[in-house]
Amino acid sequence: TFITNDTSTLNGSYEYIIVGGGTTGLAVANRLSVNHTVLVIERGPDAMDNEVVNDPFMPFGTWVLYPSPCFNTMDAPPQVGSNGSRLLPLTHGSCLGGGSSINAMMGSRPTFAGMNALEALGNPGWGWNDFLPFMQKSETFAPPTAEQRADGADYIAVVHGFEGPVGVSFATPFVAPTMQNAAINTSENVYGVSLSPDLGTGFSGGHVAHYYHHIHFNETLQADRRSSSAWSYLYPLAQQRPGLTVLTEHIVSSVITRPESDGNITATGVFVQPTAGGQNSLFNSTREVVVSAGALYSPAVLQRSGIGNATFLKSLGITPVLDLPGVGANFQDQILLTKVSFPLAPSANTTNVTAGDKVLLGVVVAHPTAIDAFGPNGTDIIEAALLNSSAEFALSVGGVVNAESFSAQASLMANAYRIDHPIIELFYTPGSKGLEAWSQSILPLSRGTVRINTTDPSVDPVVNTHFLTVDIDVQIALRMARGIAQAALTPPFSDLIAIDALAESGVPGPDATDEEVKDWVLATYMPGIHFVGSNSMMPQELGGVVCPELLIYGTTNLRVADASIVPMSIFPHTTLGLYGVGEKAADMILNGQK
Ligand SMILES: Cc1cc2nc3c(=O)[nH]c(=O)nc-3n(C[C@H](O)[C@H](O)[C@H](O)COP(=O)(O)OP(=O)(O)OC[C@H]3O[C@@H](n4cnc5c(N)ncnc54)[C@H](O)[C@@H]3O)c2cc1C
Repeated sequence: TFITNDTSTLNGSYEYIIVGGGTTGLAVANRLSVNHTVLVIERGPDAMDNEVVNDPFMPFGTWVLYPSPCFNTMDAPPQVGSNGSRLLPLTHGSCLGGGSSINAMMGSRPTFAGMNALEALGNPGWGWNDFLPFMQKSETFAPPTAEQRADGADYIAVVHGFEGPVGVSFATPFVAPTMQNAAINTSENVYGVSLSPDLGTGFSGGHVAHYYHHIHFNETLQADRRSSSAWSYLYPLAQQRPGLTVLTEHIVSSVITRPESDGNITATGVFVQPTAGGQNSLFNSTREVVVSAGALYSPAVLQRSGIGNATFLKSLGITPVLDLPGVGANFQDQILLTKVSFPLAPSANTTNVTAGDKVLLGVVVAHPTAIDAFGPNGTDIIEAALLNSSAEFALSVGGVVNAESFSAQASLMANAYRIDHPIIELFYTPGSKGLEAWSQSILPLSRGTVRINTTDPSVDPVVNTHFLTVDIDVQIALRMARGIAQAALTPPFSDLIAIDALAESGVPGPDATDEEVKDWVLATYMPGIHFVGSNSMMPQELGGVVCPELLIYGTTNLRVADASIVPMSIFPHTTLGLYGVGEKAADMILNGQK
């Protein structure tokens, strides 16, 4: 594999070009380059030996002290759902490996209910049974050691893969067993969820478990390492591919297309610009171009290429080559109630509780269902709220292209909740300053947009998130906040934290009114940073951008493979599902599926 940041060393033509060397893009590139020439173009640097990137205990919360070369962020402008006053940081990875080189490595999978909802939205071949083999193909799961098992770790072998590039394992040693077991028992008490040996079976709703991460134990270093997509699909000796070339520190400004006589367009190459500024280069592709720049940037690449809402493109002086109003619509993310830190009880200051300074986010994760979170009629309550939600706001801001798209998605979410899709995630993190409990929504209905406002590729697109603009999303956020407060007051977790820990944390207590909780939520929530949907895979009449084969409607050979194709946020955390998307995309491309 040839990795360079110098275009003068490259050929002018490759069979496949991948736009973005991130999480999904490198998985696709790896598989295609076994028998083909492939050029990956990545905006960020190659951070192969950077310890801030590779050490899994470095990233979260320590960026100020140890800046990661992969860290990148842009602000979503203030808007309705952020109290009209807050800028929300949209953090993302920009280097080889993309988000997988900076994320918290929480190893979550989509669910049976979620994948089947995706299929029912008009995507044959994407149900759980079809998709699971691709997630398995990507991973090498490390079963817990005897010591980890004694501390409570477990797994179900049949749902895992054992020969793929991505390492998935429990931390060695187990991070903080006392705290982890207390968190499990407390979640059972707070939400009525039961202990599952493995949250990756597709049936995580109603369960809690010790969690695995995208890390592997390095025998030489005798330490855990991050299994980024770069360290899984690109750098290891076994993954070297003579046909694979990677150009770093260059931005793809646009995809070049030519019209066909039948009205379709064909991608023939890309224009590329150095990230630091400078001369444009052109690279040709003889087979396909795959856009894998992530949910924030892939719509921008397409819009600059003349693919998107024609009226909008013309307003920027861009000549439309394909009128696809769904490009940049249906953008969504989960809501994260974050950085809720509870000071330790004086008696609790032991490594088994705090893990010393080893912060690995989400070592215990609970997935309450609608019934667990809202009571015995929870599913009906949520279904009624979803089906009665109005598309008006989303339509007015371009978050959906029509009301049918909004209601089809709402109704599939209600179905998913009927078959135990989790509605909330509550996760626990030990740290030297205290114990943290965060909570995240999973399937939001609020919809936003990603739109460029200039043709300059070095300028970030404008991302109007429109979080919490549908009432059901607000109601779920309130329940998340109340769940965190309950956890702080429920033994055995409460025994590990100071008596006044809840008050110290700032989370509203059980006596707070809904209005007070809402104020706290609106003032403190953060994006879940699992952005999806901005080039959704769904029927074109619902605003879809790609078909189930990930080909952009109206093109012969231009595909998208990254988080932007996921039309509903069915991946509680995205990465392991996205490796499945990458594997499936490569499989479809190599089999000529269109
Ligand atoms: C801080 C953080 C924590 C997270 N924690 C978790 C977690 O614990 N578990 C989990 O599963 N997920 C987590 N995620 C989410 C997950 O990492 C992302 O959803 C995932 O990495 C997205 O993958 P992708 O392939 O869609 O895009 P990316 O991995 O973002 O890849 C896109 C790549 O394209 C490049 N690019 C963009 N535009 C261009 C262009 N024009 N030309 C060339 N290159 C371009 C970017 O630099 C980037 O490298 C986290 C994300 C962040 C940011």
